[in-house]
Amino acid sequence: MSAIIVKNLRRDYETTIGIIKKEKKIVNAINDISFEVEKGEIFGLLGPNGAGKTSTIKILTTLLAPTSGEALVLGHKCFGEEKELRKKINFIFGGERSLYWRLSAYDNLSYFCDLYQVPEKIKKDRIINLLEMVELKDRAHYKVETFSKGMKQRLQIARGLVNDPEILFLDEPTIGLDPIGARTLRKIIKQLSSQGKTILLTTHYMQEADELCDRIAIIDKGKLFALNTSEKLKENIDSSVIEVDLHTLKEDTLSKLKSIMNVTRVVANSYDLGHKLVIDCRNPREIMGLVNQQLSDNMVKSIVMREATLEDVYFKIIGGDHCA
Ligand SMILES: Nc1ncnc2c1ncn2[C@@H]1O[C@H](COP(=O)(O)OP(=O)(O)OP(=O)(O)O)[C@@H](O)[C@H]1O
Repeated sequence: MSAIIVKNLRRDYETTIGIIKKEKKIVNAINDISFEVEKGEIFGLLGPNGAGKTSTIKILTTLLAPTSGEALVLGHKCFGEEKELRKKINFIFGGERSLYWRLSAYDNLSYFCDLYQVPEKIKKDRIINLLEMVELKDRAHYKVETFSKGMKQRLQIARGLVNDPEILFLDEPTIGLDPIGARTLRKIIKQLSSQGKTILLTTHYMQEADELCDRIAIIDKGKLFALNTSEKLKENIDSSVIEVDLHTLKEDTLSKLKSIMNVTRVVANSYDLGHKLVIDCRNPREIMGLVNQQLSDNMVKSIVMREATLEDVYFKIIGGDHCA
């Protein structure tokens, strides 16, 4: 049985707008989403702000009731069987909430172990092992308020593991971390996965999703638009990219490029020192000659061909060309 089963899930929020004349408004955060996550998988939820990722995680971690549909985690209903489920899962929301800054790293973990009723005889070893895993053993008895953001994020991960959960939910785990801090955290996430833990995470960093996730779901406005491995998602958009850096860009160049057969999209961005064109296309080698021809009136700095990245897939899907 899959670790997570989501069927036709829907969540509406009721809010009021207006100051004097209050008006009720229904916000549809999740709109008929279905997917499954296998045991041991790292599963990524990608989507723009407001897509419904956090609401989905909140339902799966029993913090929010669905409006309709089904959400089963480890065979338990997320709404109705919360008590059994909570022992087997844990979650970490990005940022630095849920740690006690005046307590040491060790005392924080000890407190959370007590909340989860971790038996005394295994508690100490578990805390030491977790601190070692998140590279904070030498800081065990320092107060959290003296920690850097990266150290706090790593301690959050340890906090999320005190009950040895089968599934860990991570909402933007590397938000605000420097590249080295983020890399350390990704290493820890991979290590957890190799120990057999199932991980569902959200991220706005495409490279991170590409590196970490076995499968990726792309959602927008509460709907699921694509679900596959990163490789398949890239393959499915059946597109390569020609990137052009230019000193100058003539007005009619874009329409000329768009008229080339097998060019599916051209996006231009201007910078202080020039312009950049991203040309989505099929068979880039065959059309390179024509592209060069249409660019001949411009001052080209460089032109390169590359395969589509996950970011290209994301832009293609979220940018309007929805394709499942
Ligand atoms: N408590 C709430 N009351 C009303 N609307 C809400 C509430 N929580 C979320 N929403 C709305 O539901 C939609 C989905 O929000 P959600 O936080 O799930 O998105 P998200 O994908 O996690 O976004 P982000 O990447 O910004 O965290 C948004 O339109 C949001 O404004």
